[in-house]
Amino acid sequence: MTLDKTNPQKFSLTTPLYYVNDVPHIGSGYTTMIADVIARFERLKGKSVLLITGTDEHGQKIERTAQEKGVTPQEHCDRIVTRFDELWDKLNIKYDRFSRTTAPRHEAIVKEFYQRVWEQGDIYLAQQQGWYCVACEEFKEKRELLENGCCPLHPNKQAEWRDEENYFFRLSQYQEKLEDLYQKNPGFLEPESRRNEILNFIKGGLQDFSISRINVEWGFPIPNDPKHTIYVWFDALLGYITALLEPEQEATLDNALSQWWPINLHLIGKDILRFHAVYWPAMLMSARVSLPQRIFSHGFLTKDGQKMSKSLGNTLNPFDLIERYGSDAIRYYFLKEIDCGRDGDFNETRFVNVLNADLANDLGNLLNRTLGMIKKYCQGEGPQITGENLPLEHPLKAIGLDLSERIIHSYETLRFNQGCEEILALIRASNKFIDEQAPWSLFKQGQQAQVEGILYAVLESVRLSAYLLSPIIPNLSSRIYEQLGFLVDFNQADQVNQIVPFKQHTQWGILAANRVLPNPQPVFAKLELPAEETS
Ligand SMILES: Nc1ncnc2c1ncn2[C@@H]1O[C@H](COP(=O)(O)OP(=O)(O)OP(=O)(O)O)[C@@H](O)[C@H]1O
Ligand SMILES: [Zn+2]
Repeated sequence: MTLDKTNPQKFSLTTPLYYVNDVPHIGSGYTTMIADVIARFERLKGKSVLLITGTDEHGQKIERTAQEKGVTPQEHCDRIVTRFDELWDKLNIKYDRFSRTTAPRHEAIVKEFYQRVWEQGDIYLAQQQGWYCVACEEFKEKRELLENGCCPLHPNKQAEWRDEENYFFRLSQYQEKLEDLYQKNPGFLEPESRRNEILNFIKGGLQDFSISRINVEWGFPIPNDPKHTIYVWFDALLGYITALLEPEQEATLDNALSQWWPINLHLIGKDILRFHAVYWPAMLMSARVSLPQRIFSHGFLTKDGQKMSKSLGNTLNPFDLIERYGSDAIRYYFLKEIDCGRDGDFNETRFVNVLNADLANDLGNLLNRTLGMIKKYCQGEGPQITGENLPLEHPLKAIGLDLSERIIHSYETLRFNQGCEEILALIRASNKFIDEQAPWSLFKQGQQAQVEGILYAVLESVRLSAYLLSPIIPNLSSRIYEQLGFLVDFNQADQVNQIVPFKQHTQWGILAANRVLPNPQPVFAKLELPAEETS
């Protein structure tokens, strides 16, 4: 099975639809930050982008949580959803669609989809027996559980025995088709370790899975048997399709699939890998819907080696962090310090050190210092030189000339940490260059042309770095560009490509001679740990 081609001018991507059993934490923020960075990068390239996020609101876990709080499930969901929205705003995330699975139009899509799968003969009624982790909303094999009867992701939540009539989806019918999908499309699921894991899982034999619940009221009724509600995952995955509808469009599958499908990228954490990499493609095949282009599963943010999760309560409050350090700092840390396919820990001292070293000192100070020297040595005007005047073997030009190509590749392969390191290499080389060349001495010796050449090369390297980092640190990049005499806000994603075009601004050496530069202002203030952390 080969995948359908997508429109090269468009890019659609999704975060998971987060479960609203509790307020968002830094883990939910992590996936959404990555998605936002990719969306911004694709926009910078000039594509039309649709970034979908949202919430998954049905199921037993929500029903119980609402009960515990003494509110209706809908009231509970509405409360939590505002917290997600607030967090996305504070993290400077610019999404296009927020898909809620309790929306009436979603119900229409789920019913139509269910009907297609039913007509395909892929749904039947049978008895379901097994261990159920409510926190995962998933049946588990006995051998998957810990000794205390809990699932490894939720070591404080007992799996519960279930013996009930459910509707099943014939996943077993799709074994060969899924194997074929993975064999023919190595890029369908990344990173490779996850692909191998899933391929082994498929080869091990696929069992039909139940897609209805009999004792859960908080869900959509099964169209042909309303005693049952649709299993939360069957419903939640379809939220990606509902999100594609234009606000005024009638909620039909054809309408939803007409403009943005197939999705270019589903970004998920590895906890929900099977649902996306096995169940989802099989469901789509059954309903005769083409498949998404690519799934990328990132690692976990951990605390003491355990996945941070809402159910475990070992999370970090992102609101506090943003309040203290600002969104650029948080975004930079998580993208630069964590290899996106692997697990990563958060440590606040390390966080502050990294930010101060990279953004305050290496980048911010370099710009400030260079602008100060330009004021002093070039009569306040930009250097009267351009990139073309410098030889190819110039140490900064040599790095800068093909830097963008490498950075584009790292964004496209989600190796953000590698991309940041490469950009930092240019910034560090610039610091070294200025120290070694000592323009202050050359100025005293009357070597004006040389002084201007040095300052130009450094300024241009800072500019290119800021441009390439703009999807990650849009506020800081905007301030840097302002200091270089450009009027651009990298947060106005749809306009950026017109004001500072990608093709031009990803080259080294485009800064014009004689630019009028504003007075130097610090662009990134040093961060400090709160008092109790330093003592
Ligand atoms: N510790 C984490 N590290 C990285 N991503 C996470 C983490 N926790 C949640 N996520 C993101 O959220 C998705 C799961 O969403 P969900 O709403 O179920 O959050 P959760 O905290 O894992 O919930 P719960 O603890 O109730 O299982 C993951 O696939 C991932 O995208
Ligand atoms: Zn679990």
